[in-house]
Amino acid sequence: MRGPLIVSLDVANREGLFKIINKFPTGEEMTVKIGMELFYGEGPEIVRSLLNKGFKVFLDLKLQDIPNTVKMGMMQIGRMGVTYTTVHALGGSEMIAAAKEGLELGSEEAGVPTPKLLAVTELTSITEDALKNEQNCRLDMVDQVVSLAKLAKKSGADGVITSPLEVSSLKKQVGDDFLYVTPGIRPANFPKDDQSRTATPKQAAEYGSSALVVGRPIIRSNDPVAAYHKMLEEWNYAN
Ligand SMILES: O=C(O)c1cc(=O)[nH]c(=O)n1[C@@H]1O[C@H](COP(=O)(O)O)[C@@H](O)[C@H]1O
Repeated sequence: MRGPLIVSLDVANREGLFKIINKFPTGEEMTVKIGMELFYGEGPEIVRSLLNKGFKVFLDLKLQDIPNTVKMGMMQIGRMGVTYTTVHALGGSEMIAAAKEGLELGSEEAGVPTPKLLAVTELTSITEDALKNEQNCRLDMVDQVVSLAKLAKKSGADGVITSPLEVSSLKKQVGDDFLYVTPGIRPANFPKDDQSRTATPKQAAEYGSSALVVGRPIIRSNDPVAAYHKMLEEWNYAN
């Protein structure tokens, strides 16, 4: 079975959040992502509100700092009862291992399951050109993503965030026993916005993504529930 289609609730405050989620029927099993905009605006209480309503929560704060700072931050996240959280793989092996340790310590202390640690490889907004000319990376995008995913796996992450376009290479070179969570998802004929490495839900399923992350195509739709179900169906029923 495919993993979830995670709805990215990129809004500024709880009013904006509840305007969207109250449209969904109660009992709808959903994983939602809280990112820096809502978390910085409303604080950890917003995570608790969503957990209390029965949502699974992906808390995406993309930590990157020295290992001890990340470990202590992840201890706090580990206590909350979220299902997934993120670091930047570019923080390096020691930082990723420290993040994992912090999550384990925090979740154990609180008696909740340990969140899955996902390492962001190259953001889906980054083009091949920016990789070469701004990051001065010698590798092509796919090789760079594979290299960061190998580092993340070796350091104890449960998976990576990457675009669907790299997933088939990742599965071959990094293995099937790792999560490949992919944003940059756009329905056919939908604007890319600031994303550059994009695919449709069907293409992502064909490439082998483990889970999708979708924001604007759902939350900015006139009918977010219909947009969610349409994309979910495409994701679940692609071959
Ligand atoms: O970590 C992420 O979730 C993430 C990584 C990445 O490389 N690209 C990316 O778009 N995201 C997040 O995925 C969501 C995508 O939103 P939309 O472009 O509106 O579908 C946003 O919340 C981004 O912060």
